[in-house]
Amino acid sequence: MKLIYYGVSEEEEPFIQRWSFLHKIPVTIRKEQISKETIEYAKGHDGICLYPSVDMRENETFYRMLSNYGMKQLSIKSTGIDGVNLEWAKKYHLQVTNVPAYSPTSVGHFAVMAILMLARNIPMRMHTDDQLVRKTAIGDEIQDIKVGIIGTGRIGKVVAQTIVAMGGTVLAYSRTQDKGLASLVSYLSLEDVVSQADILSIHIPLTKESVHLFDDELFAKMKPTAKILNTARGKIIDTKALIRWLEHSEGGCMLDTLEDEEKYFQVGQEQNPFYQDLMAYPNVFITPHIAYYTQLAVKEIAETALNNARDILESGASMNTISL
Ligand SMILES: NC(=O)c1ccc[n+]([C@@H]2O[C@H](COP(=O)([O-])OP(=O)(O)OC[C@H]3O[C@@H](n4cnc5c(N)ncnc54)[C@H](O)[C@@H]3O)[C@@H](O)[C@H]2O)c1
Ligand SMILES: O=C(O)[C@H](O)[C@H](O)COP(=O)(O)O
Repeated sequence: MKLIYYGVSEEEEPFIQRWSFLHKIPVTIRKEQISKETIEYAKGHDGICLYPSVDMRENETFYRMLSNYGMKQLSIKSTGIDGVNLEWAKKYHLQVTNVPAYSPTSVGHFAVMAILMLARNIPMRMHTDDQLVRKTAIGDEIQDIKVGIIGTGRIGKVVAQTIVAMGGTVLAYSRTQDKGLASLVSYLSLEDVVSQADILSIHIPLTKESVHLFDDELFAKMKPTAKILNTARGKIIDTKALIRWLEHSEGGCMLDTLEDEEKYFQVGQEQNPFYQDLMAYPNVFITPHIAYYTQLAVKEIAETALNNARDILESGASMNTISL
């Protein structure tokens, strides 16, 4: 068996090499994302691990070519699977796997950090005028605000539990409610959470139903002083609606994921028109999809993605297979 792993960063490489050594399975490491130019490197391999590139999101050809190369699976090295076309994967008999729970605390604790920054009005643009900072940065303590959590799955649950442990009040909206959380948080309708929360934190996957869930109508329900945090997927927020809301509210936002960010992963988000538009506002803080980025998470992602590929090639199944 021989695997290929696309889009490998410097930090991931040692974990992949160690896995390859321990399991005695050769893994070709490619720094490039899979693209029209790099897909040919997959020839001669039995299995593949990757993060879906924009090319791959939009072209059925990729799925057909990988199938022609003899691939039986697509191991996606992330939790979100919004970049994969499951119908095309099924058509070309490619089993898709993801890494569902590499470390919910990596994103969960990042979100808690961001919620605290938003609560304390940490200036989004640093400047040296102490007096001005004092005037604008007076904040609230966590026990005095309501945090609204959208999606209480693995990550949202960590956020909810931590905020409650710190003395905060959590309002939650989630398709699947967590029984263990029911005594700690108030489950409400989406509209009630959005209209009552001082800070909203999004933790749902990007699906057909959640594209632009936060639109003009939902923003209009938010408190004019509310803040919104998105560590899930950029497209869950209609960025143009967010900007319209920022224009007339006193609110703010922290975004770890941007609309269309995939198109600019290689060249930098400075090229992303949504980034450019958002940066005109002083109360916007953007981080480059790093909520997950810890040593533990990077190790878990690499090892699980490789295990998923190996399991399918060895036994025809993986515990992390996504069904259509
Ligand atoms: N920024 C990052 O670095 C990073 C890292 C990992 C994951 N993520 C994103 O976070 C998302 C959540 O991850 P998770 O592990 O908590 O997922 P999860 O599947 O464990 O939880 C998702 C929760 O959202 C609920 N849900 C799904 N669709 C919904 C909808 N339309 N309305 C209301 N509730 C809905 C589900 O019932 C579930 O409770 C991932 O899909 C991924 O996109 C981001
Ligand atoms: O490989 C990566 O870059 C990460 O797995 C990825 O960015 C995290 O993806 P997520 O878990 O947010 O779906």
